Amino acid sequence: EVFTALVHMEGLVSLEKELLGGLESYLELERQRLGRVEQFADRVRLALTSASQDPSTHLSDPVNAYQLVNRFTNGWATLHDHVYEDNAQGLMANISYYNFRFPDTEDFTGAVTAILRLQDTYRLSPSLITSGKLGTTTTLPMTSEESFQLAMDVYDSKDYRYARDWMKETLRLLDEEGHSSTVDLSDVYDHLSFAEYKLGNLKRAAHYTRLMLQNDPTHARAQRNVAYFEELIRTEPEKYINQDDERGEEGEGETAESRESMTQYERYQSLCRGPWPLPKEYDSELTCFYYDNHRTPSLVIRPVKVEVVFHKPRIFMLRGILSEREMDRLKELAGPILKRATAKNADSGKDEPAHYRISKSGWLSSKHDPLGYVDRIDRRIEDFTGLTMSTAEQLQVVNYGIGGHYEPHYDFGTDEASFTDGKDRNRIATVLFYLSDVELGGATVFPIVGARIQPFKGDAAFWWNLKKSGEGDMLTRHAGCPVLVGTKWVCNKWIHEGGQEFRRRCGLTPNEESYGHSL
Ligand SMILES: O=C(O)CCC(=O)C(=O)O
Ligand SMILES: [Fe+2]
Repeated sequence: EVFTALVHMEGLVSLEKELLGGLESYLELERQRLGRVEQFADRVRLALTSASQDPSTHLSDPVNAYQLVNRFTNGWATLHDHVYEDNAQGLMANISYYNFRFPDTEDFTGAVTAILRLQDTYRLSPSLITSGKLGTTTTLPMTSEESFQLAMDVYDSKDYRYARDWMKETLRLLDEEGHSSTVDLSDVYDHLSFAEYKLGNLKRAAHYTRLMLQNDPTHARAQRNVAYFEELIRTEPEKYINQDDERGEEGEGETAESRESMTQYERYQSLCRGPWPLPKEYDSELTCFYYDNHRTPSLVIRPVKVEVVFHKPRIFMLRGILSEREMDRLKELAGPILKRATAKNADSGKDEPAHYRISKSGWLSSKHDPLGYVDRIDRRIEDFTGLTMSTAEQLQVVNYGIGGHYEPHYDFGTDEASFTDGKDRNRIATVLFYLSDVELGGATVFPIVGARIQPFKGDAAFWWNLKKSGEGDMLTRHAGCPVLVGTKWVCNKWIHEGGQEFRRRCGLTPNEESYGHSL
């Protein structure tokens, strides 16, 4: 599939350019073909204007007589050749040749799910989405067909609330476009009515079915349905009339109090939309400094610009830690090895694509990189953290897909077996490099504590995953918010406990905080 990494969708643009080239030549050949047929028709029309007035005078001229005979033997009799001239075969052969590179239904459903995720997380109206005015790039507004195809995919997945939103948006677009569309109005009313029925809004279901009947009075099922809905409304109103029927559809706005009652997932989404206000005194404790980690030679020459952006857990931003050239190199090296993240299905035990993580990633070792960029970055991490990289994981480069996200998680292993045995043990700290800016969305958020980091190309975030006791710091739960507009590239370096014994002293009590003020 391609939808899980935008960089893998770039190939589709050149593919489509190729296909359009084929389509243009087909159209040109067809225009020429029709031109020839049209020319013949013009000629016949002209001749007939004079001939049909007075055929006998017309035919008294031998040239006219010759032309008439000629039109039959060389015109009508051979018209077949022009009408059936086959330009389609070449076109279709070209398309089938490239067919294997086409996105498939999984991609389509992935793209639809992405749109819904963005709509949900960022509280976007369908009309804003179809307007194509989310970002600053030029985008064609969505057509009623595109909106309907999205609505149908949602409808087929039985998500009736969103199906309703998108059927209604399709109606709005049909009305706005005001010209013919391949979308059948009755079809939209039909699905909209069923969605309302499933949502328990019988009055609305009946309303849309009546509109369907206005459009198509002989539709037998619609007639029966109207009668059925009316019967239910009359006989069992308390059971069938949802309060929604009486109320508006819009959800309530977000208030400070409503944050309290939010589910964890809602808190995460709310944080993705914007930072939570922090207490005033908080700001004064945020600091920034140049850091050379006890006069580490490379850092004396070029100290790291550090900002403390959060206290508990302490989150450090290392500004401008990677150069443009290094970031280009990381993306270039990772491009060919990017693979979709998978997770074990608890029931089947099989690896399956993980829906909670829409991205592709690849691991870079210095073996991939004869030019030494990977080694140099490793050494820099070792310099500013003072931690050994000998037990760290390789650099993991990640490219997000359409609406790509990574739901709240811990970087450290929470189950006993996964990280706590073996000599490398658990992930003591994370360095998260941002290899791109993101135009809208795509923040890294810490939903338990309300911290939010907007990606800036070249920066890295650093935090300790473990407390001094080696216990996981439960406040470090974090997530990558859905990318609304832009491309998001990040790169993880996970540093392990093994080998740090003389570099970082562990704590003596279970609840000692994480490691320190400077990194
Ligand atoms: O992309 C992000 O902002 C977070 C990524 C992350 O947490 C991870 O890859 O473990
Ligand atoms: Fe993470």
